[in-house]
Amino acid sequence: MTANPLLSVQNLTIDYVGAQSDFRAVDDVSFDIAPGEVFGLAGESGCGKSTIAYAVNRLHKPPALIRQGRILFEGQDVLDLDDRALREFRWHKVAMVFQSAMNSLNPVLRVEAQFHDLLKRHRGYTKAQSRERAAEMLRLVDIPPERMRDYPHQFSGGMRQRIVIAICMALDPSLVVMDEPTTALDVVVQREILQRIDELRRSRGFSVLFITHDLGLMVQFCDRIGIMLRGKLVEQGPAEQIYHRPQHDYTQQLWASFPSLHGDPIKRERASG
Ligand SMILES: Nc1ncnc2c1ncn2[C@@H]1O[C@H](COP(=O)(O)OP(=O)(O)OP(=O)(O)O)[C@@H](O)[C@H]1O
Repeated sequence: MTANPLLSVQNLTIDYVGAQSDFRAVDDVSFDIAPGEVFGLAGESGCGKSTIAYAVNRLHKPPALIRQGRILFEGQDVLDLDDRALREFRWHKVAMVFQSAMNSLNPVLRVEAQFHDLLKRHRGYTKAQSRERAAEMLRLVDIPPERMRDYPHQFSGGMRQRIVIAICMALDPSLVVMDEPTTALDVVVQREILQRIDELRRSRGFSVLFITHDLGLMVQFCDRIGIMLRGKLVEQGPAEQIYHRPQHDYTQQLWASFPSLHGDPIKRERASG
């Protein structure tokens, strides 16, 4: 396990409780994420990746029930936080970007108002302070700051997703949970966005829990990868090792079913950055 991890998920077990029987979606899963590290969860649809992502942010709701385990963030169990501490934890400590995040922008509010909502609530910012912070964050994701006066429908899907990422970064979280953050976008835009996130990660030092179906992106973007199969984490290790020397039969099958990868652009740039 990692020395002084930012996040330590320990023996996490989550059931979806049904009238007749329970379904075990996450079965005794443990992994750590170090400060600044990108950890990826891979595995077939339905293996429990999103259930873990929601639980880490304590966004799981009935019928999901945590049967056992701990989710330690900076040593404190997220499952023990009271409402006030939870409000502080979300956004400040952990931010979440979903596949459909670009649709989570409020269609009737200008982008600047969406920044202000968050910054006023969490930091007590005035409109002028929020505008300044919004400009800084939009620049980071290559959106001209003057466009903060626009409404969400005036942007492309890729730009809206970048705006959501900028809003998520506005409070400087130490962990960003990304569940299929670019799946709805075309391949070129996906790559651009991940490249940007990777640059931001290096400059701002946050960690990422990254979930995707796309094993190519997974290998290129992650430092370490965990492979899930029917709720269990069957293998975890450095991305290179999981890709080149998988130990578990299922991991070998996953790669075998995936077209061979050419090059390693995100990692290459990271190494030279
Ligand atoms: N609200 C729910 N009630 C009952 N079962 C659920 C519920 N949500 C998810 N499940 C089941 O829990 C299992 C894990 O789902 P989860 O969404 O975590 O998987 P996943 O690996 O993220 O899949 P995908 O890659 O398709 O998003 C699945 O079998 C799913 O059908």
